[in-house]
Amino acid sequence: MAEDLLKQRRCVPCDSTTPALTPQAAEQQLKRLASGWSCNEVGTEICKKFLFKDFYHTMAFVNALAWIAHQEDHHPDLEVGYNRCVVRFSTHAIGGLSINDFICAAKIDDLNI
Ligand SMILES: C[C@H](O)[C@H](O)[C@H]1CNC2=NC(N)=NC(=O)C2=N1
Repeated sequence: MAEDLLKQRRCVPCDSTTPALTPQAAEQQLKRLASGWSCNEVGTEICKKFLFKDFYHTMAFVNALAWIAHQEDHHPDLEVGYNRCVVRFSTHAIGGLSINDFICAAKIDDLNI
């Protein structure tokens, strides 16, 4: 149900027949995430930059994130540096955003690293 907490939901398999979220629907989902996430102009990707104390904490985050991506079979693009990780989610199968992108984003926000 739409009211359920995103972080408690599981990703659902998508294929090319799954309709992408409209930019308006994506904006609504964006409001349910912690601060820092933004959507690109064309509504096909969400992005957030996470900052950490040092490389150890950055990699702890990346490893925890990788486990979530593996469990959900939904994978972000990452830019990793010494104390930062930029996370981008889009649903490749549809060339846009699906609820899976927001479910994974909410789970990652919940990591608290
Ligand atoms: C077969 C497998 O489930 C698909 O290739 C999954 C894997 N991870 C994925 N990750 C993302 N971000 N989008 C996808 O469409 C996607 N598809």
